[in-house]
Amino acid sequence: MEVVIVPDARAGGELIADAIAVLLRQKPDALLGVATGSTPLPIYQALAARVSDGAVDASRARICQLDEYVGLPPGHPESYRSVVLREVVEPLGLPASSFMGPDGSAEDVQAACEAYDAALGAAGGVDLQLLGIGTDGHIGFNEPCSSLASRTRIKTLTEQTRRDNARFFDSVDEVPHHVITQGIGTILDARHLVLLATGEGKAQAVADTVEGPVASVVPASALQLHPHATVVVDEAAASKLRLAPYFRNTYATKPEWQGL
Ligand SMILES: N[C@@H]1[C@@H](O)[C@H](O)[C@@H](COP(=O)(O)O)O[C@@H]1O
Repeated sequence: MEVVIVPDARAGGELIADAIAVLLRQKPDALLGVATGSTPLPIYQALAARVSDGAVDASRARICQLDEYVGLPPGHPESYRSVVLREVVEPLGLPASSFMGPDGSAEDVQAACEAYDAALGAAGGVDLQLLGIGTDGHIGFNEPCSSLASRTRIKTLTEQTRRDNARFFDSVDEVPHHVITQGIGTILDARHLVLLATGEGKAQAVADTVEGPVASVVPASALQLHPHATVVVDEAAASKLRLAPYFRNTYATKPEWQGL
């Protein structure tokens, strides 16, 4: 696992957008897994800026969703499908056909989950999966004690996550209890995992993820099992990392050609 400490969220967004630009040059039709929440927005803004000024050609990129609420009416503005279309697909100028996600309004949720895992496989697998992290260490919506081998499935949100996400709804009562999420095993299938965490509220979850044991009680710690995982953190989110001086030195002396 590589840990990169950046000054602030904007710098994290620029760094990761650069890595996506490199990927798209090597593989123009790369499948990019995207996360929701506030944290990755600087990545999407930086990438869209590169596309609009002609530095990056994302016209053949494909986008896939990490997770979804269950039971929101189709087209609900806070369904993750709507969020990804609004924050990623449209700003990049991509057609809706370039986008795939699980069907959170399906009557047979289990079948929708299996269909999504199959669709990811048929698409050739995810090339680069962006991740945020919940305050309880969740990735996607894999709450604490999710199986590290899990595939896409339905999960129940913790009250902490429902409260954290209530800011996107009129009240916490409107936050669904159930979600579909790529499983931790599904996420680990991606070729490159890039987790961005910013702000002091994520510092403990980041320390547990990077320096704690691999344990399902901290789902993001599963990144330690992946051969190419990058954790990008701002100073505040890095504030509880015991090995921060080592991470800083490693990145400062890294040959530029290695990229992320
Ligand atoms: N399912 C999403 C996660 O993918 C995201 O990482 C998390 C943190 O969101 P934020 O970046 O807004 O703190 O929120 C939700 O729970």
